[in-house]
Amino acid sequence: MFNTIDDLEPEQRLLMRVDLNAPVDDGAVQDNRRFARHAETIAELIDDGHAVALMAHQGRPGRDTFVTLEQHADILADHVGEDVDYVPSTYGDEALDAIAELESGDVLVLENVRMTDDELADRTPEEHGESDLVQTLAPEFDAYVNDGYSVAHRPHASIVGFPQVMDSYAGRVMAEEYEYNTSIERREFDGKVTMVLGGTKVEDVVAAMENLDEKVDQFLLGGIVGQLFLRSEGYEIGIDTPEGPGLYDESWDENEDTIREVKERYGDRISLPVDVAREGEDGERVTERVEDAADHPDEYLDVGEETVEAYQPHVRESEAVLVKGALGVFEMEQFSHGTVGVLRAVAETDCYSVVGGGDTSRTVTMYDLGEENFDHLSIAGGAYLRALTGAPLPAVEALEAAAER
Ligand SMILES: Nc1ncnc2c1ncn2[C@@H]1O[C@H](COP(=O)(O)OP(=O)(O)OP(=O)(O)O)[C@@H](O)[C@H]1O
Ligand SMILES: O=C(O)[C@H](O)COP(=O)(O)O
Repeated sequence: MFNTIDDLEPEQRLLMRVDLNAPVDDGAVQDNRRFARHAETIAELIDDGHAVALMAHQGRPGRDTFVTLEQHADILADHVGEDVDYVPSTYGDEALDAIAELESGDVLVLENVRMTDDELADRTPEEHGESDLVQTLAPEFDAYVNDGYSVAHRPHASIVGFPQVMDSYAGRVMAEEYEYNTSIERREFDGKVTMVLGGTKVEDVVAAMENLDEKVDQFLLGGIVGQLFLRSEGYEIGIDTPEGPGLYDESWDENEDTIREVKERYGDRISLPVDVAREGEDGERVTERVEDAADHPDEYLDVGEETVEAYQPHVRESEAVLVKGALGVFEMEQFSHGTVGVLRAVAETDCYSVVGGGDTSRTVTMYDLGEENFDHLSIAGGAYLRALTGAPLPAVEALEAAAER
């Protein structure tokens, strides 16, 4: 087991990994549940007299969502209720100067850690521990805290490197989400288990589906995930999003093979959209059958009404419903119908229910579906999927290894 922040000595200088990865709309970073959850851990730490420097990422190199963390510091400050400083450097001189000035109760956000070469380098945890990023920052702090459960599935330097060389602890979010999500994997259900899968991270979703044969009886697909499955059946539909470029173009052949294998294996246990919705000329919602999608293949932002009606009975007859990813762009009200329609059915059904995904879990509060109607809202997407399949999480393995040293 790993150590947690309950095991920390008082008034330490802490280097903490959090996950503030959020949607970016025309350059404006959007608040999501992750800020509020991490703010609770941060508030607790500064109340205890610690000084905290935060490492986090935003987007992936080359994407529109790959921006600095300046706005994240402001959003976080609102949630913590205290000043949160930002420095436009991760481990350069400017960052080291700002770190040197940190005093008890201070919070500092370091620059997007994916803007360093070391973060995403293909290395073992031990090699990450020897990187410039780790070797430069580690001596400036007493301990490392990882609160980023939702990025725990990525074996990156800020996640697996620091525990190689520092005393390391799990934050509240890390510990709570780990405990809850791991417990889902061990649960036995008497009746039907349905999984609603959508969103844009098709590779994460398909990889998880390959390992959920025993656990899930019915898969209901939507979002970009659903569109790529439809494309593999010959429908002209689908688009590359900032989170998944290449899926539709250069790596399509490879993806198509994997999708076909999954479809062959599950057959009727996979439900696909029969209709989809796009924006009409006057901004109105236009719903079309998937057979008619070829004229506007890259414009569909939601599943259609008939699809929702076909999905709802599956939910109502289920003992457990596990959701990951949105069925449409729920951030725009006219394209929230699919996600909200299915989630409302989950809320009204007396089933065990979990909604995962940093963005998707926000739908519940955004559309007043009642947090109390769901057993667990996870701010994690990929890590939650991995936990469901029983796969290990590199962040947790690194924290456990550090605790044993
Ligand atoms: N048809 C679509 N076109 C574009 N984006 C879509 C479509 N359907 C769903 N989405 C987007 O999917 C996102 C949510 O799902 P996704 O799995 O990508 O993220 P998540 O819930 O935050 O999970 P994670 O934590 O893994 O990032 C929403 O922001 C939504 O706008
Ligand atoms: O939003 C997420 O799911 C995590 O922050 C991981 O981001 P990534 O999929 O870009 O690694």
